Order: sequence, then structure tokens, then C-alpha cells
Amino acid sequence: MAPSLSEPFSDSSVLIDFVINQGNGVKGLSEMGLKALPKQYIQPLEERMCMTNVQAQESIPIIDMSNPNDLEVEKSICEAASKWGFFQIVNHDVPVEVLENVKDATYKFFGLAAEALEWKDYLSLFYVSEEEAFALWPSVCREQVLDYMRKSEVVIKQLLKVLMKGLNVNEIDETKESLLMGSMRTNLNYYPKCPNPELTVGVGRHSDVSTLTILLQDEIGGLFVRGNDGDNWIHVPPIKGSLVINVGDALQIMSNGKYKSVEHRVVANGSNNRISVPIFVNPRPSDMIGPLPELIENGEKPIYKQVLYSDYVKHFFRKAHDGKKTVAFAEL
Ligand SMILES: O=C(O)CCC(=O)C(=O)O
Ligand SMILES: [Fe+2]
Repeated sequence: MAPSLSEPFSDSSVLIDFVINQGNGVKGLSEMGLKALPKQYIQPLEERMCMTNVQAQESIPIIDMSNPNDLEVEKSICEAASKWGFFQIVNHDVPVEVLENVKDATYKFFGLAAEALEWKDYLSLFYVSEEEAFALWPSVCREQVLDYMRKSEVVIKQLLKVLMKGLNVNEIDETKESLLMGSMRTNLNYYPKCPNPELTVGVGRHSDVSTLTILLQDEIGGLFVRGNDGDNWIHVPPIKGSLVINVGDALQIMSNGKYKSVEHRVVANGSNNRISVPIFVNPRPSDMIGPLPELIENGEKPIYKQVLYSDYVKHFFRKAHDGKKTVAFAEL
């Protein structure tokens, strides 16, 4: 039974049934035209975005990738990964058409079905093989997602090569390539319009568990990155055709802390629906991750221990989004 507008979801089991079991998602809630946010989505005050903490004059670096082997470009990538942990790339090799197609496919998918978390619905696609993707992924988006992943691989390899060079790791053999990018997951995120955006979050504060994340966002905006001073938040402005790149915990650990996996969050929006499509480039679940041996051989003191990547990810998902605390799991 659909819940009535006059008494929407005072009972949590009705809400869970509507959003999850019946598959309506947060999208279903948004489209009911609720006057107020259901209480289950109201976040504690300290987790809500306070606009006085936004640093409007700051922005993360925007890097032109037309000449990825140019020394100045290499330098700006490594500096951005050390200082910010976040940057946007423009003039990369992923065709704008591929990006547009995967955004359209995301809209199409959420026209069909949804599941829920925070004020956000998402579909998570773990890549195993093309055959499996053809068998299991929704047909409305699988071609576009596969194309987006395939075409992004070039830029992912370029970035990892440059970032490794910045650590004086000049050879990426098969084992290292697998450690850096042995598994990939693409999420289709949908943040429906929200009746009380200031009371909730699209995605709470977190850092990613990936090596690198490649994020495509639409033109709405709402992604904020923790500024260098630790208190403020910096908006990541949508730039058509760009990809947002961020360092994840696995790369922070492997680089022995040189590259930073930075907290970020997504605010809910009172006027527009928003989509984003991150590719999480990860080690394999069975890999041990820790500071790269080359760094230790060069005399660096390790600040992280070796951990099984699947244990690290399990640890991340055991707790609610809670900022940067996951990485403490690997600290020595
Ligand atoms: O939607 C976004 O812009 C970011 C999403 C995100 O941080 C994530 O899925 O890990
Ligand atoms: Fe994230």
C-alpha cells in the first residue's frame, strides 16, 4: 500500500518497505511531493552542511591532459594528489560522447528501478568480465557503462604512471598494475530532489577506499571536498567534459602518506535531481596493501602496515560514513 501524504512514514518499517522492499528508492519519496523530509533522513546537526564553512574563493586544481607526458603536467598531477587529493581533468582521452551516454543511461536506469542509501539511490556494478556484465547488468545501461570503463582505462593508466613516477617508482609490472587497478566498480548515483535538503545529506563525509576514483558528474553541482585547513569545504564546480579525480585510501597507504585521500560529501538539493557516475579503481580483494616496497627500500619509515584489502573494505562498510577514520585501521 502506498503511504498517505497526510501521515508519511511515521512508522520506519513502512518507510523501509516502500523505499527498499518495493524498490521505489529515495526517488519514489521525492516524487510523492512530500512537504517535509521523513524523520529517518534527518541527520545530526554536526553532519549537515553548514554554508558558512564553504570556502567560495578556493578551488581544486584543473589539469589539462592534452599532453600527459609533459613534465609540467606530470608535476601538477603529483602536486595535486599530494596537496589536495582531488583534481579535475580536462582534454583527457575519454570522448565526451561516452560521458554523455553513461549519464543518459543513468537517467534511464533510474526511470526503471532503484535501491536506497541516505538521500540517494544507487546501482553498484562490480566488473568481473564482459560476459558477466552482459549476463547480469541491466541492459538499459550496460553498454554505456562498459564503454565508459574501457575508455577511461587509458587515462587511469596515464595517471597511475605519473603518480608512481612521482614516488620514484618507474616500472609498473603486471603485479604492480594488478595491485593498483586489479578490480573496478562503477556506481550510478541518483540524488532525487529533496523537500528539506538542509536537514539531510546526499552522501555523508567519507574518503573512498579506492586507489583512484574517476568521477563524472552532471551540471547540478553539490560535491564538496574538505579544504586543506581541515575545517572548510570546497565546492567542485561541474565542468562539461571534465572528470573529477580523487586519491583513495589504498593509494594513500601505498604511497606511505604522500598522496592524500581526502574527505568529501554530497549535499542534498531542494530544486534539482542530480546524477554522478564514479569508477572506483581498486586493488583486488585478495591483495595485501601497504607502503610500496620501493619506498621502504629508499629508506622511508613505513607509517602503515600491510593489510588484506578485503579486510580494509569490510572495515569501511562495518561503520556508518565517518570521515577519515577508516585509514586508521592500517596505521602502525
Ligand atoms: O556524487 C558525487 O559527486 C560523489 C559520490 C561519492 O563520493 C562516492 O560515491 O563515493
Ligand atoms: Fe566518494
